[in-house]
Amino acid sequence: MVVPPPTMGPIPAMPVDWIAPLMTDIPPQTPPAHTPQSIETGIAKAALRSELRAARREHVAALDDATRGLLFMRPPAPLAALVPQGAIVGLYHATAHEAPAHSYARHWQELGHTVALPRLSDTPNEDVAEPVVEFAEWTDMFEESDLEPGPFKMRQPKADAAPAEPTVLFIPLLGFTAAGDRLGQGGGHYDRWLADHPDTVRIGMAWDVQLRDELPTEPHDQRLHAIVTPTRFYEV
Ligand SMILES: Nc1nc2c(c(=O)[nH]1)N(C=O)[C@@H](CNc1ccc(C(=O)N[C@@H](CCC(=O)O)C(=O)O)cc1)CN2
Ligand SMILES: Nc1ncnc2c1ncn2[C@@H]1O[C@H](COP(=O)(O)OP(=O)(O)OP(=O)(O)O)[C@@H](O)[C@H]1O
Repeated sequence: MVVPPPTMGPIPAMPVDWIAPLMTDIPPQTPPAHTPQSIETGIAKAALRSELRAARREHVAALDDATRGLLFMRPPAPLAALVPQGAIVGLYHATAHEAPAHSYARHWQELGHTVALPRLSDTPNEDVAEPVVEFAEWTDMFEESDLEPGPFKMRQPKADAAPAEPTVLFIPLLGFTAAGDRLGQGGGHYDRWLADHPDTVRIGMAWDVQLRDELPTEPHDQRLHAIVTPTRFYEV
């Protein structure tokens, strides 16, 4: 006996009047201000960070002390041109393998600029459990009496140092491209600060070995206007 295939009747109409009231209960979606990191990009950035940290460490270890002391002594002329009179210059208190920033700090101070360093507060950001970065004045570049130990084994301005918002910011890098893309420590500290201060002139300081043809980037990544190395000045 041949069983006829079941016939399908017309698809019943959606009970619109039943579903519509539910739909109106859903609040309108606003796009997130910051897109979460994709797993692939996060893994790629983490791998690059360890590769670049090793490259930086080996490069610095291969320099003799006398040479190291002579590098990053004075900004090259095209870089100095990016720092207008009256600029508040943000620098960093370099760790052993970062591009040294001490001579630049003295230089800008001698020219009459206010010099500021990052200071990490314990106040968590409203949506991320990370310390917030602010900048505060650094005046004693010789004795460092106005600095104290902060998170990540970094020295930072004491709590009573006056806040100072850089108009020109020098940023330590793990990696950079000639197009101004940068890779930092991964805390998002600079990315967040720069997103809130879009008019700041951003200058990366790095060793030549930190140059890459390309770096993974995300929409939140803040690009640099220029990068200075011991042998090159890249203006984007
Ligand atoms: N000198 C300096 N100051 C700085 C930074 C920096 O990169 N360098 N920052 C940049 O955002 C901010 C501090 N944020 C940081 C976030 C993460 C790590 C970090 O993961 N450090 C590694 C050691 C890295 C290394 O060996 O180079 C660690 O503690 O394991 C450091 C600083 C502000 N001040
Ligand atoms: N504007 C922002 N608001 C909230 N979170 C952010 C913002 N910018 C970056 N982040 C977060 O910070 C974390 C680190 O970002 P990323 O990996 O790009 O750091 P990075 O390139 O090493 O830069 P940084 O020097 O700023 O740490 C990521 O989880 C990222 O989602």
